[in-house]
Amino acid sequence: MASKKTKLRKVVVIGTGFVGTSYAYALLNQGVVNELVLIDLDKDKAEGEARDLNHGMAFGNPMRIKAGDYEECHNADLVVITAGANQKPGETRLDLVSKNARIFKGIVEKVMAVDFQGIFLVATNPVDILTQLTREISGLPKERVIGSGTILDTARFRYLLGEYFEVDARNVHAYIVGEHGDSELPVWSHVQIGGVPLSKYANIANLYEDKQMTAIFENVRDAAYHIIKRKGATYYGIGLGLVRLTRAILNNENAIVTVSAYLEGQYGLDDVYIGVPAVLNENGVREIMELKLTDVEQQQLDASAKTLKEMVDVGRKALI
Ligand SMILES: NC(=O)C1=CN([C@@H]2O[C@H](COP(=O)(O)OP(=O)(O)OC[C@H]3O[C@@H](n4cnc5c(N)ncnc54)[C@H](O)[C@@H]3O)[C@@H](O)[C@H]2O)C=CC1
Ligand SMILES: CC(=O)C(=O)O
Repeated sequence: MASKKTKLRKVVVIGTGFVGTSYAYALLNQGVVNELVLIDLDKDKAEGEARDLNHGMAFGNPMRIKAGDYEECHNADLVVITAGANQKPGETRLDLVSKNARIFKGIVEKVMAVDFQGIFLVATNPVDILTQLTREISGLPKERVIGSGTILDTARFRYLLGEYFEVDARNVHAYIVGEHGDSELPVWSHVQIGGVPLSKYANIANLYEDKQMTAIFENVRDAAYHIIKRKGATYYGIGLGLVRLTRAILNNENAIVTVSAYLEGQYGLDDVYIGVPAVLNENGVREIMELKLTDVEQQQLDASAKTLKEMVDVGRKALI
């Protein structure tokens, strides 16, 4: 009997530190890909991580995991970049821009040198800036270069709202948009619990000025600082978030997720990668969802985009 050949679903992750290995571990648990290749500047670390993960294969989902080199990107569907410096206590994501921009130049050029035809997914911070630089260095179409953007912030927001209102986070529909960082904003006008607008559900006249809602948002915005102060880094949340994005892309899900995507006029913004809800499928970003923002939200998004544009220039200068 002729066997039906299944499509190879190959992911290469570059950077096998906390974030890269949390992503790899979550992939092994969720069975999303057939083949995972780990690349790191520290080849021994990548090799050690591959061996350790393979020893869980009997308990996970069948897949190939190995350490490798850049030629593995040639036939990869997705290259996920988690390489580079992370924040030390007190550092902002934007403080990492010049150092990580230079690291990215080397990485992206090596990936493109082997005729990469797939999609880039960037997680390294500052993620919006590095996603934009990845597009500029690679020359790939905008829809095939995606940043994890505010997927983690949105997940934190839904979790905290769910906890506060004692509702399953999966029934909380809410978005954090803008920079994955200090200038991000909650889209209060579109928060719904089970389809009911939050202002009605919670009987709150002005969500922007409500003390409890403001505290929830501040907890979201500052979550990374709180965690880094306590344990040095964050990685489980983003590891799972990256698997969510991998699934949306490789399964051609047309899923709506908040990612860092390239805007060309949407939200009145141009030439900037920023966190917005977008439809994701096997071609990358199919479409940007354009929410009708309130004046306050639009002003905050404009300010966030301005910050990002200034920092992209800093990143570009670091590459000269
Ligand atoms: N987008 C998001 O929501 C989140 C992003 N991050 C970011 O992810 C990045 C990685 O964080 P961690 O995994 O905690 O850092 P880490 O220090 O544990 O790992 C970084 C890895 O990158 C490798 N590396 C450095 N330069 C390289 C190069 N040129 N080529 C290949 N590998 C290279 C290092 O050897 C190391 O293994 C940081 O920028 C961090 O801020 C972290 C959490 C959430
Ligand atoms: C580190 C980081 O970007 C986060 O946990 O949000």
